[in-house]
Amino acid sequence: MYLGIDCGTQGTKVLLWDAETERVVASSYHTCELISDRPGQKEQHPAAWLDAIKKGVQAVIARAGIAPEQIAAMGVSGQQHGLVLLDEQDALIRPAKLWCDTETVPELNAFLTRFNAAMGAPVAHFTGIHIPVAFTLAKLLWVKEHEPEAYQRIAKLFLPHEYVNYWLTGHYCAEYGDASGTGWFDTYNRRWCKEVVDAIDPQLMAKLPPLIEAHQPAGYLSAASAVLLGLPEGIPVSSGGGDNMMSAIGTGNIAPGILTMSLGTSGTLFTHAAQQIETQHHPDINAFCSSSGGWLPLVSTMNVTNAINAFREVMDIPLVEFENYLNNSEPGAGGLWCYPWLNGARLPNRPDATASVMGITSRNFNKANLLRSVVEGVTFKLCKGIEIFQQCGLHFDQLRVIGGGANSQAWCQLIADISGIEVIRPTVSDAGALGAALQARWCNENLQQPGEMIALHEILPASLRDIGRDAILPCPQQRAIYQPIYARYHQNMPT
Ligand SMILES: Nc1ncnc2c1ncn2[C@@H]1O[C@H](COP(=O)(O)OP(=O)(O)O)[C@@H](O)[C@H]1O
Ligand SMILES: O=C(CO)[C@@H](O)[C@H](O)COP(=O)(O)O
Repeated sequence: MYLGIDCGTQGTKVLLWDAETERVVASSYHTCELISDRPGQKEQHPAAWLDAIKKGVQAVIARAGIAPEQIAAMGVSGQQHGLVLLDEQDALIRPAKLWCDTETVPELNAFLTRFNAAMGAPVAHFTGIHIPVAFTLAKLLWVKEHEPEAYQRIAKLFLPHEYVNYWLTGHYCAEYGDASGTGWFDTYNRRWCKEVVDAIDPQLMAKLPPLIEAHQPAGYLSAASAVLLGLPEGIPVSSGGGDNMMSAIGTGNIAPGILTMSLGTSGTLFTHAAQQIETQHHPDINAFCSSSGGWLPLVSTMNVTNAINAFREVMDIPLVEFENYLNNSEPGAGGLWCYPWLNGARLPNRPDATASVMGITSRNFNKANLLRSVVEGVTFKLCKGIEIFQQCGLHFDQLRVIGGGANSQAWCQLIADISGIEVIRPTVSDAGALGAALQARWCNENLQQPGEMIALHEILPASLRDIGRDAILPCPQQRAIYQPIYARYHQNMPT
């Protein structure tokens, strides 16, 4: 049995994967609050993640009715880019600033301008990746500027999944996938980017963790954490990775030609690349490394289920009614169209953008149209991402849709109709947690058989290797209706 943990923005999922039957035998979900007292501020207490993990692990063991000794290894997936800071005594210095925090825009912009002027080339020239405000670099610069005392105390810097790994194992390390979302990582040469690190702070390089390969363990479960989780001490903890990287594993997206779409707080689209792709002319593609070896070009939007949830809450529409509302409204939402930028935009890169609903008349202004307009808005933005990949020469004939939103059949049909691509919903929609469990198995099997490298695809379950069944196909009539609406949506986009 393998344990997979996904520490997402809205909550933590834990699942127990039986490698023999290739089934999830138990899963759990615990939500996590956001701290958002100032405009743009989005933070969380890492202690809350650990609490959710403790509850989640204990819950899945109880639900599965297994002995903890049956668990061979574990892996952790985490929301990308968040910044966790520890001091010399390993005490948390402040709450984690998250990927969706946008109060850091001025500090990031000032740094990018300064760097370009000093180095004669933009940061992306050195990192191979353009730096939106979501990246960790923006968070660190903000702390340096606004909380200099806290900044001076920094001894170790973590991304969310790295912090969980450290808490589990006591071993300070990073892996390429999540590290590539810091903004101070050279994705061409897969190492910390000296030029950027030194430009932030010449003392910083000495504080960064060593990098390990995807199949290597981050460490082994410590006695203290084993007691708190009710797990056997010493089981391997795999390298883990960012949630998108782990969801790539959990959707079998570990070879070129497959596209995954995640409908979580953020919306993401990603694919596997054997080599780093050149994104000079495609700055919206975040050319990350993957957490399975290779690279993971990704396009991200900032607002998906958070925006839909906000609309639902204001209109008092419970989640269980979501499907009915979509099924009982028409493509085009009666003439309403919505730019869903409640938390600023990342596609296009405009963190200060605000949301709007256009086209309102006395005839179309109702709950069903409003809800549909935000669902269509987030979907139109994601489908723009597919076009951006196509412009970069990447083509796909299937979309693997995951995340909370994938539970909605009506939304997935809408995605197929707008994109014109068939949609597959993998049997496990908690793809980050599944990817973590699969990576744990991969790591464990390589530890068991040293000298004989087992490839990740060898341990993928049949359900991910043979994934063509139950496709949701685009409906030609609906697609014909959507094409002009989609074009108008992008033409009319506020600048
Ligand atoms: N059946 C459903 N229909 C539509 N949306 C759903 C459904 N189930 C869950 N969701 C949405 O998914 C969200 C959680 O998505 P998730 O991928 O877990 O987010 P994150 O990884 O960012 O924490 C919920 O807040 C909810 O809006
Ligand atoms: O910033 C990104 C990707 O670059 C986000 O995708 C985060 O990784 C958060 O993911 P979710 O919690 O929304 O799944």
